[in-house]
Amino acid sequence: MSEEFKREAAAAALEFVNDGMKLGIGTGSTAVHLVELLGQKVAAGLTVVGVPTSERTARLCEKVGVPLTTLEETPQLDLAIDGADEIDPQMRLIKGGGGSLLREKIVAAASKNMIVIADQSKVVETLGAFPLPIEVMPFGLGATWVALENVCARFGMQGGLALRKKADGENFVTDGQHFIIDASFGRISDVDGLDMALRAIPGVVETGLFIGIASKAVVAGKEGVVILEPRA
Ligand SMILES: O=C[C@H](O)[C@H](O)[C@H](O)COP(=O)(O)O
Repeated sequence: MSEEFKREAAAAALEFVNDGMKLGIGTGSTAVHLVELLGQKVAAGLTVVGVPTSERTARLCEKVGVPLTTLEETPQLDLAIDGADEIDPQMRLIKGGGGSLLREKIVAAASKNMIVIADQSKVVETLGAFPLPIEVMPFGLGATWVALENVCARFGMQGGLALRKKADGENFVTDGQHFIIDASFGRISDVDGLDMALRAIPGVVETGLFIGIASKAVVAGKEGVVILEPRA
C-alpha cells in the first residue's frame, strides 16, 4: 500500500514540472517512482534536465532516459523533488535515511523550490522518532563522536548514537566518502537549536535536518493526495 501512495505522491508532484525545467532529482524509494514516471514523460516528449542527488539516482535516470546535468554546468535549478523520512507542520524535514543527505541538501539549496513527496506515514507533529542522520568526516571520528554525544545529550537525546553499517557489517560510506552517525532522539524539541549546535562541530559535514528549504509537500494516503504548505 505504501508503495502505491509513494507512486501517487510522485505522480502528483510531476504536475508541477513544466517543459524546459532544470530539476533536482531526489533519492530513496519514493524518488524511484518519481524517476520512473519522469522517464515516461520524457519518452512522451517532455524536455527537462536533472541533477541527481546520488549515484543510485544517476544510474536510474540513465536507465529510464532522464537527461542529466551537473551543478557545475547548471548551478541554478528550478525545482527539486525529493522524499523525506519525517515532515513536521513547519515543513522541517528529517532526511538521509538512504544516506544521501549532503547531496540532497546541496541540490535543494541550488533550487528555487523544493517539493517533498511522501506517503502519509512521514507526516509527524514533532521530528525525532526517526533517527537523525548526521554525515561526518572519517578523520577524527572518535573526537566527533564525543562532541556529538555531548551536544545530543544537551538536546534531550533518548536513544544514543549509532555508526551506520552496511548489511555486511562494514561502515556505510556516502557518495562523498563520509560516514553517517544516526542519533535516536525520540523527540526533538528544539530543532533549529540542535541543527545549529551540530553544525558547529568541526567533524560534522551536514545534518539530515532540512529547515526552511521545502516549500510544499505532496502527500498521499488513504484519503488521496494532499498538498501541504509550511504552517507559520
Ligand atoms: O538519503 C535518503 C533520502 O533523504 C530519502 O529521500 C529519504 O530517506 C526518504 O526515503 P524513502 O522515500 O525511501 O522513504
